[in-house]
Amino acid sequence: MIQFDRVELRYPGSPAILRDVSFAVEEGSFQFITGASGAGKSSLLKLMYLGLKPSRGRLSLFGENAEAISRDGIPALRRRIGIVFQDFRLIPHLSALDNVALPLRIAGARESAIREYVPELLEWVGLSGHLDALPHTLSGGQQQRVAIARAVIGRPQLLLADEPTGNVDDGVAVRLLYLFEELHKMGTTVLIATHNRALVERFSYSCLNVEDGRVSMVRGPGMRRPVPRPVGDSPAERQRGG
Ligand SMILES: Nc1ncnc2c1ncn2[C@@H]1O[C@H](COP(=O)(O)OP(=O)(O)OP(=O)(O)O)[C@@H](O)[C@H]1O
Repeated sequence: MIQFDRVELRYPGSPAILRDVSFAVEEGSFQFITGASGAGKSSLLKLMYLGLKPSRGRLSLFGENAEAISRDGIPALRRRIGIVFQDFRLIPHLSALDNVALPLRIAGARESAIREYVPELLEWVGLSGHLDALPHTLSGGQQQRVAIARAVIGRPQLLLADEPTGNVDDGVAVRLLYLFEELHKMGTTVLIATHNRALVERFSYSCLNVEDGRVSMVRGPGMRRPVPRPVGDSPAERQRGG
């Protein structure tokens, strides 16, 4: 699904952040991206959603060479990707509900479906009392959960999440990981950049570790240890069933 082949990334006037990086992300995989602050995790994700171009080397996404994708082709490609930005990037004049509904509206979903699924998902992430809230009236952790709901609502082929649990407590972080797992079970390839060692250990997926400009794969045991499931089925499960 994603292939890096001898990729280098250099910001103007700086030494290379990533050097000679080669790896592949298989379709249907679930991986963490780990590494110290400033190691290059966000930069790696930006390359993956074509927010940055490699300074050298070749990157392909969904089987297409990134260099061959025209500017006009990028929006269509991004519609296949759910992105949780580190700084959320919610639309300030839209309510939580309308922010989350946006990808569905862009995809031409029926308003009746939007009215059914969006409140359900916001309830699942603990925001049922905030459907009409504007982003600036929400806490950082609440805004982060709106951003996550917006990224997953359209069941993207690929989910790229940059520190998606950075602003929430441990219990909520685990619950959000369950949501990513539900999406993964429906076929989404999931990549999550995180500092949260406890979460990485608890969920035991493989890691792409970024260190000294290099990316190495640290294998997890394959399947995570069994952990309790959230009460009831998730909106994602019900969406699949219905
Ligand atoms: N737009 C930019 N221009 C110049 N340098 C940048 C830019 N963005 C990031 N960098 C530098 O690239 C390096 C990697 O940054 P990046 O944000 O990718 O790291 P990170 O691992 O995601 O860090 P964190 O965990 O703190 O979010 C850092 O040294 C940072 O200062």
